[in-house]
Amino acid sequence: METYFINIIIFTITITISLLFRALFNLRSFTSKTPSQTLPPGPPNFPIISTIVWLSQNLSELEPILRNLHKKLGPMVTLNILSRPAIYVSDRSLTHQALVQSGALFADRPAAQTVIGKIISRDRHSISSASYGPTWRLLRRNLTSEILHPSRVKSYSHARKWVLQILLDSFMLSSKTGEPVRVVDNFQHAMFCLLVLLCFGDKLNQEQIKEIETVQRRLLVDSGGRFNILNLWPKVTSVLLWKRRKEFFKLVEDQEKVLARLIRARKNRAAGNGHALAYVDTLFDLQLPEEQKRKLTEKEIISLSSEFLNAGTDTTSTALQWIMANMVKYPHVQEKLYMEIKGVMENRETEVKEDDLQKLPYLKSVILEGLRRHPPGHFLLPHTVREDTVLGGFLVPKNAAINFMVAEMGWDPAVWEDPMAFKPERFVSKNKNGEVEFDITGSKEMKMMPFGVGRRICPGLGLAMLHLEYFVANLVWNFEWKAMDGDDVSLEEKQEFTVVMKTPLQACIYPRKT
Ligand code: HEM
Repeated sequence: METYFINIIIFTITITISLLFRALFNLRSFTSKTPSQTLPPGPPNFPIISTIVWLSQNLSELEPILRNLHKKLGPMVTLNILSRPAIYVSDRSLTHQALVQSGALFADRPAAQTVIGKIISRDRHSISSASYGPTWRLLRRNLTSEILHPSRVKSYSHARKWVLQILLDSFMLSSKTGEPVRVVDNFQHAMFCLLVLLCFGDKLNQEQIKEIETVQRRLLVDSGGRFNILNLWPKVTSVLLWKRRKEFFKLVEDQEKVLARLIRARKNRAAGNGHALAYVDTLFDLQLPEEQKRKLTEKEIISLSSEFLNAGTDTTSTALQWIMANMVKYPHVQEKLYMEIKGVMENRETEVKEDDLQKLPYLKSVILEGLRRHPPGHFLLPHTVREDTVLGGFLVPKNAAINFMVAEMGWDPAVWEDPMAFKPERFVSKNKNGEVEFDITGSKEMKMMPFGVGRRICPGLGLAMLHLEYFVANLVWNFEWKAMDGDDVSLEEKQEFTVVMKTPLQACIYPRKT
């Protein structure tokens, strides 16, 4: 029955789209207003129909459409999604102007407009969804100073060593079978273990970690997938698709149960009993400045923990998979990296240590090239402005959503020669200590922005770079990675929570030292 209703909805949408889609794209809006009073150009707005058209696209379908619109209409275009305009910017210097030079003006987030978004962000009590103001500042500063500070990150090096060993053991076992290994699940699990330990402390076992991973992953994947339709005409779909709606709420409830159990255990533990500080510990006593200094509720702590896990796991494991895929595809890059590592390892056998990483400039170049060529997110999270603003001669109205095309900027042929090729050598410029000199924060000049730029730049940048450098170095040091016979390693992309490999990497791996 439910499938029947979905088919009716999809059928109606398809008919509407097919009748109007071409017309939408061939038309342009004409106006007598000056540019600074008008929105950036875009396909004309037919209120309900435009929303249906855009909501029924996922981001990977939207990206080529936007690319075409930018070619025709210029670096800023407007789509009309739900009740507000959504502006997309493809130009690097306009992005720098907005997010760096006018950072405070463009630092706000739009309120979630979809049913799913509203529930998941739990009334905007997460760093990524909070408005730009005292609560956001408190939550973000808490994360960066208490957990992502280099000294705290260093105190968790035993956790990285433990996870690395699990990864190496499992690859060693697989290598003995001689069969190619599908690596994505191992990478996702490894990153998840690390983030769970930072979030809930290091006394969890594999079973507990797996339980959290299961609920988080289902909610993450299905919210952007099969539950997405609940965002269309919520009053109608909540009746017609009541079973799916119920399933969504059950999943939210399951997630709350699993995370609440861990949060309570952490809260009730005796103080000062030798546990390393975890992210949830830092949340219990925070006082919300905008709400009479009240403490966070359990649901809000769940929201923040869930954000921490989601933000740091798929992004990093996706980047890791893309980088290793390029190691397999381009054996000369892998060999050059191996030789660099060999140069600093002397007679040591197994682990490339965290202190070794700064002596490996080519490794850093490989990671930067991986993030440029395959940024895990091809867009930022949506930004907004609190007052009408002008950018590039066009109006950005108060509360409009504005987003920036991350991948396009890293592939700009005006900056990068042969931009679609994988060439770590691009990042050769080094400082007097022999370290790669490249400003990934884009504060002076923006050439790529896999972590965003400006006030909302990813606070996990340092941790993510450490994870990528540490794991890539150790995977290449311990194993030789080769393509399966006759496999060219396809770099085709697919949009999930991040932009992943459409055909997940399968590699033959051979221990370097037997
Ligand atoms: C390769 C790994 C990662 C990539 C590519 C990445 C990328 C991004 C991007 C593009 C944004 C949006 C910036 C904007 O909207 O302007 C973001 C935001 C965020 N990221 Fe990351 N991220 C990564 C890893 C991490 C890690 C490890 C953590 C935490 C442990 C993290 C936590 C966050 C948070 C909390 C935000 C919201 C910031 C705000 O709104 O103020 N990320 N990240």
